[in-house]
Amino acid sequence: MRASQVDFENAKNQVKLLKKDPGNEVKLQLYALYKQATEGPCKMPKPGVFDFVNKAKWDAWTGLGDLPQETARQNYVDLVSSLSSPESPGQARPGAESKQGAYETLVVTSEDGITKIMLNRPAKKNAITTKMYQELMLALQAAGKDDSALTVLTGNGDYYCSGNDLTNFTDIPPGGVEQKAKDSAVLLRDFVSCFIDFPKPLIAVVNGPAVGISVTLLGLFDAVYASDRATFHTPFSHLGQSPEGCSTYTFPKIMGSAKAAEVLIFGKKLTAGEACAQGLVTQVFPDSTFQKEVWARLKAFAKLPPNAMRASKEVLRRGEREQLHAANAEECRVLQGRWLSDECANAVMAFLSRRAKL
Ligand SMILES: CCCC/C=C/CC(=O)SCCNC(=O)CCNC(=O)[C@H](O)C(C)(C)COP(=O)(O)OP(=O)(O)OC[C@H]1O[C@@H](n2cnc3c(N)ncnc32)[C@H](O)[C@@H]1OP(=O)(O)O
Repeated sequence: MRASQVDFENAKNQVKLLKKDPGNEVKLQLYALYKQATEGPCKMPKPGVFDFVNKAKWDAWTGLGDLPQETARQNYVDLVSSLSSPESPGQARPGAESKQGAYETLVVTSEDGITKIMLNRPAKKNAITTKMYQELMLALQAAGKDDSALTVLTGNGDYYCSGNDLTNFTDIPPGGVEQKAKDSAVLLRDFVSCFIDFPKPLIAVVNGPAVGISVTLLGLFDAVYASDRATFHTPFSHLGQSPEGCSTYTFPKIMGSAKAAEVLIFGKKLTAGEACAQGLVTQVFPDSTFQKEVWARLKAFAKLPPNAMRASKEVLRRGEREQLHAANAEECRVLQGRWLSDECANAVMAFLSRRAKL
């Protein structure tokens, strides 16, 4: 799954042959990844506020931060591959089957026995919108049933994921904020259940910093491989919120209750090395060789008998599934209340009005 210069050149040519306009958001991503792959991080001065087109391009490119050029090249190739429609197989990268089309916020590909689900909002650090929660549930349901041996979750751009998209809180339904909190608790419970019940090995390829729910969920994965650029941050108290993703069950089990409290209550940000020492991360790799080493390892895992891997996962998970669902339900119940608190409203407003960052 490592794109060569030839793959990159082919992808560049495929873009010109696309039969369907992929839309402005995707075109901006293609532009940004291409520039990052060929020139590295954006050093251009920020265009004026009324120079809409160049400002949008600049935003997309700078949104990739310090993403290594090799990773940008890989992501460009994956994105082009995902845009190739089934009617025009000549456009697809040999061997890479795209599950695209249905997804706006993800790039899903299957190759070498591995289904890769990539969060695809790099300009927003892959923050998870309501749409993305829904698409992730659909993608996981499909991956659980497809013929791949492993499923991988990763992020496009310089972040793995910046957690819940805080603008989700601004979309208030006619039933008001109480209804919003209730709907969000139902969505969260269903979303986390998909990870609890996922039937085959699920691996996180943590390509950069991870925040909030993208960290807590890691306790439900079977392996977590991280770049040494990754950090792990759960600033729930800072946001007037409380932990989710079954972390109230998995984190004390993984790292002990004292370390879990430091992370989940006091929002201590862990480096990749610390997260590995505490058992949340399986192995850390230097960012320069991260993609190459991890994908070589995953391809080897994917050759193992798939039914044996599913059976091993099931027997490991069976003993604690009930406790995980109970933890999920309780976390959602508490969070529903937190979302209605002044502490939470003030923290979200501060972020949205740019007064606060993590
Ligand atoms: C319904 C289920 C609910 C489940 C609940 C889950 C709880 C959580 O996940 S809590 C964690 C929530 N996440 C955060 O608090 C992170 C907020 N973001 C930040 O603090 C920073 O953006 C960053 C540290 C992640 C990155 O900082 P950096 O300076 O490098 O980049 P920015 O210029 O801030 O970001 C670029 C772009 O992306 C937007 N963005 C980033 N993260 C989020 C987010 N979580 N929600 C909404 N938008 C986000 C940021 O606003 C920028 O947008 P513009 O370019 O339009 O300004």
